[in-house]
Amino acid sequence: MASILSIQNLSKQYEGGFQALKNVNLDIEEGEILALLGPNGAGKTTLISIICGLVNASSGTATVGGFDVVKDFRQARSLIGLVPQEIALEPFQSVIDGLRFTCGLFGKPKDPALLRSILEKLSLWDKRDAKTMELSGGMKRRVLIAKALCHEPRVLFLDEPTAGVDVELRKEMWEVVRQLKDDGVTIILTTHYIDEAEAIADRVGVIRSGELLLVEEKDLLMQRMGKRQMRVELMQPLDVIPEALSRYNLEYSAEEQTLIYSYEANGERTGIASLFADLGKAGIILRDVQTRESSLEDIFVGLVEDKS
Ligand SMILES: Nc1ncnc2c1ncn2[C@@H]1O[C@H](COP(=O)(O)OP(=O)(O)OP(=O)(O)O)[C@@H](O)[C@H]1O
Repeated sequence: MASILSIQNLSKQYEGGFQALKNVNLDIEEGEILALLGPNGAGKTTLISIICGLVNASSGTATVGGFDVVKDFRQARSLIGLVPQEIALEPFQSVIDGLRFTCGLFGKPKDPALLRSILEKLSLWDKRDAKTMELSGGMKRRVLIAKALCHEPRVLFLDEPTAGVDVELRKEMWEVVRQLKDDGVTIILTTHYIDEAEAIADRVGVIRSGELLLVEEKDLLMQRMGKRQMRVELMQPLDVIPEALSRYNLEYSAEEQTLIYSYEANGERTGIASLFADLGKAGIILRDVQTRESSLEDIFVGLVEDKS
């Protein structure tokens, strides 16, 4: 599939010298959902803001649909919808008037059939004449999405779409996102919630201190999540791991006098029985054994924690 969004060597240094993005490279395919995971201050909003033309990059390029976000700003921007995290709506304005106003901002003719189809998709058609202040929190968030869709963007950015909302509303938002994907919209969402990325993303990107640490298919990450660890504490310290145990790719923690064996939790064979047999043959005596499951959360926390 073709890239709809291409980011090359993108860096951002804010005035005052703070380096918010460091040489980010990312290609996003048309029709995919990418979740950008990262702790506060990682650079997610900076990245989105550069692509949307709200912040200037210090170096590097970004193109949307082949249009450079700086040189071809208008064309690039016309392909992008942005749903901000904060709900900023005119309280006395009706839903439909809000949408008409947004169309005007993009210089789009008011197309009643289009507005109707957007509102129907977001289950807001019945509320078209309601003032925004009369809507529930979930409806307001859907109005923000409707406004972002008025100019029929091909790429939609959702900045923390479910920050601070209850479980039911989060699921409702996820359903909306899935429907948009079915309509062919490419979606990039930022989130702090790993379960959100698990629930809806095709790919997950992890960003920390301005660096994109990994971008991977969610299913592959889930396989990694399925890893388990067995920690075998030994009676005696070990100088070297015996050659006979090399096929288990064991790690050894001298501090804890512990051998660490990682294996696929869902694999057909865990290899534990043969490992025990081979440990016995090698004359290694065990003091204690523990198993633990590593989760996507572990992987994420391990990646983003500042090791400095
Ligand atoms: N205009 C600015 N001037 C200076 N520094 C800024 C500016 N905007 C953001 N930053 C800094 O850049 C870093 C990245 O901020 P950014 O908002 O992109 O992070 P984020 O990943 O979106 O965080 P959050 O999850 O909290 O929204 C932060 O340390 C922030 O303080």
